[in-house]
Amino acid sequence: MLHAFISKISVVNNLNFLTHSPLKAAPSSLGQNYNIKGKMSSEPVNVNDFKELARNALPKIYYDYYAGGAEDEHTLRENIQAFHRITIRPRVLVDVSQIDMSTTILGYPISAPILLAPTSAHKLAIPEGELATARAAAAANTIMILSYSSTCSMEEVASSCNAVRFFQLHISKRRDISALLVQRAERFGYKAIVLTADTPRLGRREADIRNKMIGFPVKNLEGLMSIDVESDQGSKLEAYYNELLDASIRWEDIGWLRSITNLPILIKGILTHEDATKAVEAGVDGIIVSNHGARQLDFAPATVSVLEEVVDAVKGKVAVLLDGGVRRGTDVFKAVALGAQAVLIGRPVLFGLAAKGEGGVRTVLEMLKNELEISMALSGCPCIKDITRSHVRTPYDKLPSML
Ligand SMILES: Cc1cc2nc3c(=O)[nH]c(=O)nc-3n(C[C@H](O)[C@H](O)[C@H](O)COP(=O)(O)O)c2cc1C
Ligand SMILES: CCCCC(=O)C(=O)O
Repeated sequence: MLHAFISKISVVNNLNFLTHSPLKAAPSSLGQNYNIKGKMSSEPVNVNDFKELARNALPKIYYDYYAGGAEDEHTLRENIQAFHRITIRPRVLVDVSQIDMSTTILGYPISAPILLAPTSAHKLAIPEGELATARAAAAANTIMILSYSSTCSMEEVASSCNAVRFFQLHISKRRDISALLVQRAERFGYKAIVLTADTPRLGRREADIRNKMIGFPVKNLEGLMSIDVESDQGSKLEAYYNELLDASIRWEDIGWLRSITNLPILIKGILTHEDATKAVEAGVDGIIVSNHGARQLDFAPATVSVLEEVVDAVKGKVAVLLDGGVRRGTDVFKAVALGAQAVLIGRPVLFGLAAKGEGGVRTVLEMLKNELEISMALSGCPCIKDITRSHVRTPYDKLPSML
């Protein structure tokens, strides 16, 4: 007893130096991370820290492509701020000595409800590109959705790791080539097709227009088609995709996709209850509430602000996932409370990859998982299924006193 008392005192005494520490004078701006001399440390402590590291690591043209959104970037800011307007209603005196974040998506077990969104061109971040990302997904025991516009082929990614992988599809003007890609995905063990529905043409990303963003080779199309874009003006990427993509695709085309594959189909880019209902009627297996990371239609709503509208329309018939602005474990918690089975992260993966390669992506996933774990513990939710609607308050909820 006496021994314990003495050792406590000595711990306190050891901390005495802090009163004279340079830390007292260190700046304390939010989101920045200072070492004992008041200098910013390069070791990230949260996902947001990776953004700055990526900005330092990348040529401006690539950083702007990854980070940017459409036009005024109103939706880009809103995707994040809408999460900030939701508060958590914690419950206490629940046994949270064991926290289980595991869940399943389309029957596939994952360690936490956090997937890797499809994002193009990982080789702009590091030479290994999507191979490094896929290994990080496997290490975190989660699902990677490989982009149609990846810079490693779907075969290379399939042979480099045993993560559960889905393949994201755009329907291009060459319908035969789209069909071929689906068949290749099926053959190489991709477990679902994620049809992106919000990109009949590319949104206006003004940074890319100013920077004259280059086109990058879409590896999955190598040997199948090439598109030469004759333009010195604006974003070459925009010109390329506007040539490639079929802007005439309609709901009926889900039937076509269904007819050529046995894989489950998720539709990505749904933001209204009207389209959620149509998607269920069209026979999809899941919906991803997404505004494409605010890169398509500016002034589209923040995804988390329309999640509940979609969840209510779907009535539990198919899985609902969400992406856009997820940067904290509490964001994951909020999305799950509002009815998402899981979230996807886009830019945090790219920033992690650019800053620290495969290890950076691993760290990003670990950080979000650690934050989710503590959010669950401090909210009285030992398992994912314990996170309910009553654990959050949104700006649209009436205060109890007004009921
Ligand atoms: C650089 C970049 C490339 C992207 N490429 C694709 C893509 O090829 N296909 C697709 O469906 N979505 C693409 N997206 C959108 C993401 O899948 C996802 O919807 C978005 O990034 C989520 O928002 P977040 O970045 O705030 O997490 C891309 C997003 C970024 C930032
Ligand atoms: C069809 C566009 C491919 C890349 C992409 O989705 C993006 O840059 O947001």
